Amino acid sequence: MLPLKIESLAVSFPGLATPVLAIDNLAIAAGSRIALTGGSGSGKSTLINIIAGLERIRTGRVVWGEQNLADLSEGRRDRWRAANIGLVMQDFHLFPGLSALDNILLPARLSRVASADVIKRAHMLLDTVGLKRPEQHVETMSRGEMQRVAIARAILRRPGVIIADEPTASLDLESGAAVGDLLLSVASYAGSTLIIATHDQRLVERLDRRLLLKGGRITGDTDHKEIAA
Ligand SMILES: Nc1ncnc2c1ncn2[C@@H]1O[C@H](COP(=O)(O)OP(=O)(O)OP(=O)(O)O)[C@@H](O)[C@H]1O
Repeated sequence: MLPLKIESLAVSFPGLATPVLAIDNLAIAAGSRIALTGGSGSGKSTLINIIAGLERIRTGRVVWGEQNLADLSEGRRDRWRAANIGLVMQDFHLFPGLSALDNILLPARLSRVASADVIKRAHMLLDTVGLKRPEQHVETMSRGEMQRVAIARAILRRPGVIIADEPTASLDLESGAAVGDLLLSVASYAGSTLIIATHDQRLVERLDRRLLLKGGRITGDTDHKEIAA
């Protein structure tokens, strides 16, 4: 469970007159559940790439707990991410030719932390996400099943933070609701801070706080918990 603090963040790309992301101040409490919303091109994926440590930070501070990501070299950022962030990307980033189980275990194997306990947990997670065939190759799976493999892989190391980019996109209503259930239940079980970029209004309503991005700036910040209280 990690809190996030962003200060004076600006992300620019060559050839663009204004930054695609500009956030002066944002604090996210440890263990909270955040919906990141906004139209196409508003900066959601850019923000996710920054807070997940996938992009280098040139201007500003992005601090998870005590760690300012701007202070880390690329290699140290990769190791920090592997240990602290469970990432579910839009296109899953699964490896074809490998089974569901091997996909879940691959990052842990690359980080040399795939102990017997971790392998046991991978089997348990396959069961939790409702996948009955650990040896099935991922390229033969439906999108909903691939999504569940990606989620199981993201939470294998009990990350303090789970970040998902459009996790219900292109799923039917029922599968989308099931993926929402899964993310919410694993985050609350592990006490992880949960950040989901989504256009899915049903999913937004299930989260505690909604951040709205427009033109790379936060133009709305609504606390559903306060509204409900
Ligand atoms: N590498 C890049 N070079 C130049 N411009 C970029 C780059 N990456 C993103 N952008 C621009 O930054 C803006 C924000 O893009 P981003 O992908 O973060 O939006 P988004 O809110 O995730 O959109 P969508 O919902 O369509 O995925 C867009 O105008 C995009 O064209």
